[in-house]
Amino acid sequence: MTTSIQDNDYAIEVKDVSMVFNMASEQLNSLKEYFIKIAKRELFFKEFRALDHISFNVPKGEVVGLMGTNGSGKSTMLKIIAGVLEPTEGEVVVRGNIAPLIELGAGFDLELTARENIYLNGSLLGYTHEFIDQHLDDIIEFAELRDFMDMPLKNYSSGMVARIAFAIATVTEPDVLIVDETLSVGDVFFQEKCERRIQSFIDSGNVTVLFVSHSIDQVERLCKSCVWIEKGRQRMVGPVEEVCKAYRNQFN
Ligand SMILES: Nc1ncnc2c1ncn2[C@@H]1O[C@H](COP(=O)(O)OP(=O)(O)OP(=O)(O)O)[C@@H](O)[C@H]1O
Repeated sequence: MTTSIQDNDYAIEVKDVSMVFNMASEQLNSLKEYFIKIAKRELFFKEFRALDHISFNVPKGEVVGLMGTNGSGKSTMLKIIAGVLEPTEGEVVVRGNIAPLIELGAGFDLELTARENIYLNGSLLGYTHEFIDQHLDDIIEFAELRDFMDMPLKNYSSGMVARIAFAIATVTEPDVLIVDETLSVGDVFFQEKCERRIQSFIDSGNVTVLFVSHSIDQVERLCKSCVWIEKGRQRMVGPVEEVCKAYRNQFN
C-alpha cells in the first residue's frame, strides 16, 4: 500500500524561496551622509542573494535541523518562516501557532522589568493576560530568575534574557517551535534543560521543531531530517545521518 502525504500534513512548506538584500555599495559614516547621497541620487546598491531558490517541507511533528557554515542564510530562512522577513521570491506556509525563538530580545522592551516583559512578550505570542497570570510561576521557575523579576531587562545578561525568552515561548506546547542559536548564550545547565523540554515536545509527537545548530552532534541527537544550506544555496535535504555525513565530509 502506498501512503501519500497530503499538503496539509506539512507544518511548514518552503516553496522556492529567495531572499535578496540591497546593500549600499560604499561605506557611509552617518545617516545624514546617507540621506544627502539619496537626495543627490549618488547612492548605489548592489544586490546580495542570501537565499537562492530554497524548497523543503516539514511534516507535522517532525524535528528538522538547519545546517550550514557561517553566513549561509540559516537565520534569514528562519526569519522568513517566522514571518519577520518577507521573501523576495517564493512562498512559505506555516500551519499552526508558531513560537519563534530567533532574535533574542526582539519582543522585549529593555527599559521594562522582566515581569513586565513576560506580559509584553507573551501578548506578542498570542497569550492572554489571564493565561500569563496563570502560568507566571511556571515561567519564572523554569527561567530560575525569581529574584530578578523586578529588575529592568537592560541589566540582564544575554544568558538571562535567553532564559526568559525560552521559558515564555515554551510554557505551552506550540504547534511549531523555531529555535535559532539563541540558546547557545545560555550556560550548559540551562542548555541541557532547554534540550530536555524540546525533547519532551518531540516525544509528544505534536510539535514540529525546526532548529539551527552548529553542533552536528546535537542535530544528530535530536533531528530526524536535515536541511543543509550553503552560501544561500540548497545543498541537501534528507535523513539526518546522510546529511550530517555529507556535511562532515566537506571538512575532510
Ligand atoms: N538585513 C540584512 N541586510 C543585508 N545582508 C544581510 C541581512 N541579513 C543577513 N544578511 C546577509 O545574509 C547572509 C546570510 O546571513 P544569515 O544570518 O542568514 O546566515 P547564518 O547562516 O545564520 O549565519 P551564522 O551561522 O553565522 O549565524 C550573510 O552574508 C549576511 O551578511
